[in-house]
Amino acid sequence: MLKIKSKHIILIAVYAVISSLLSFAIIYIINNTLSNQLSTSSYIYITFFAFVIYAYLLSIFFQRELNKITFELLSQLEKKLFQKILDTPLIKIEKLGTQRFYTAVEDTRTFYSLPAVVTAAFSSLLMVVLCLFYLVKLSPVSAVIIMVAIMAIAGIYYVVINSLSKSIEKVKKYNEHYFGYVQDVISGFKELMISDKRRKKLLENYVYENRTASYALDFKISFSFLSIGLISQYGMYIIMGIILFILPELGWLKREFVIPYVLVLLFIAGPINNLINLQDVVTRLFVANKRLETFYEDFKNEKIVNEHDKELAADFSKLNFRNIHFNYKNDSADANFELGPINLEINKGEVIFIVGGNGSGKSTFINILSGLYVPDQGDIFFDGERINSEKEIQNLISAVFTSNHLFSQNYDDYILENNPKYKILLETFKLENIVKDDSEESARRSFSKGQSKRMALIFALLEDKPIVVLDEWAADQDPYFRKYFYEELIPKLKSQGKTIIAVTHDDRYFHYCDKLLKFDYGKIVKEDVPANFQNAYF
Ligand SMILES: Nc1ncnc2c1ncn2[C@@H]1O[C@H](COP(=O)(O)OP(=O)(O)OP(=O)(O)O)[C@@H](O)[C@H]1O
Repeated sequence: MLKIKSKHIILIAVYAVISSLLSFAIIYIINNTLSNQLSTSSYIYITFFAFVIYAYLLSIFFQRELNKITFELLSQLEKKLFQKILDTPLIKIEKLGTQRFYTAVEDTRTFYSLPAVVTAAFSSLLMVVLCLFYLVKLSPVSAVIIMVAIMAIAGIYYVVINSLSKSIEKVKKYNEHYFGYVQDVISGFKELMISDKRRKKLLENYVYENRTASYALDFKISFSFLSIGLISQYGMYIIMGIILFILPELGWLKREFVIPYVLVLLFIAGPINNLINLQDVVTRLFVANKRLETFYEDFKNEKIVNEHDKELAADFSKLNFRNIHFNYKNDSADANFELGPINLEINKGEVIFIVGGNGSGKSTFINILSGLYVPDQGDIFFDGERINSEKEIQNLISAVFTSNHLFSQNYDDYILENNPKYKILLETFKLENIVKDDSEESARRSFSKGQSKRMALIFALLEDKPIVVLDEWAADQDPYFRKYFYEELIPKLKSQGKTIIAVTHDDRYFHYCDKLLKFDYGKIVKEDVPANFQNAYF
């Protein structure tokens, strides 16, 4: 999942080798000076202090580089994650749930510790190997006994950690559900506020239960980690005991080597602990990695569109939908619903109203038309040529959906500041007193539902695309704006050559369109001029 560049691995390896050699040299000098095997000449003093200063400076330099690498890697992963989500088709997001995005963000942050973990592993391993060689040189039998003891401790640790990885995965699953409840609170706050019972049930039956179960498991995991962490610490005391009391007694370690042995072991206790505890972090990293792999697999795009293949056209004369079929293939899909066959021609400058009962397929068709859903069957023709990518029609469309969202930032090309068109639109939509000036900040404040839809339409018109798609835009407007929308705005946009496709239930304004489409059970059951419609719904 995480690609560490080879230059980073080389940097870590070089640091680990130099730093371990320096540390080993320092312990070697201390040890041999203590056991009077080195002369206390000024040469030794200078070498000792030079090594210490050099090791210190090297560490500072390396920590700086390591932080740089960590932030670079993490930002790469985070960017990739956003890219992945934004490349995912709507139908897939609807199926898998947006909370998967939250947990993937959480898993990504686990990788923060990766470079530090790799470095600790490298340096600790080298240090332990060098020191063990030294111990072998002093007494091979004692060194083997100590190695066996260390490996036994590591083995216990390994077995316990492995048995925990399933629990760690389970905790992550709990967190995934937890994020689902977070999403419910964010999106359904009002619905929760209005019902005591609902709030209570969400809290007690779901959030509390989930958190209690998750914390119980988390506690078990942390406690296990803590207890086995202590095994490595107290295990070291036992090894010290063996060196001090047993090995010299048995004659396997000479008395004069006891102090160097203890000193070396004290020195490598930290690195050994590092290596043993590393399994905890590594297990967590593996779990996060596995989940991210599943995430990337689940969110894999079947269709790779090369946006640079073709220059996208900014205008059109005619769009044709031929024999379009679409089926929701997710668990919540209505087994009786299928969109299609849809055969439709849309001409530039046309005003098309889409009508039909609830669940008749109007929004599903709008999603196909806007390129958000890819049809299972059929073809879309753009000025007589079959389209290769939905991006070709998306480039022509600006849309305001039923549940519109005003972004916190301007992600489009238009500029609001000193834009005369924006000023006129604010006045037209009676928002000039609500939006106090032409700054971005003023445009992205809280609005009433109707105002928010008006603001969204202003933004859509500022995009200046040839097709404007509106899904029940007028439904949230007061009578004044509803009238204005049908009687003035639509004819004005039509006179500017815009194509309007609007889902509507406002039958008293139907005569303002050129073509009325009636949907029923996923099909266009009638397509005609409004005058020929007896009843749009039944
Ligand atoms: N994401 C989805 N997954 C599965 N089924 C869906 C999904 N969205 C809609 N449906 C189903 O598809 C059918 C058509 O729904 P659609 O939203 O297109 O109807 P509509 O005509 O826009 O209705 P309304 O007037 O209520 O907005 C319905 O049976 C609906 O339950």
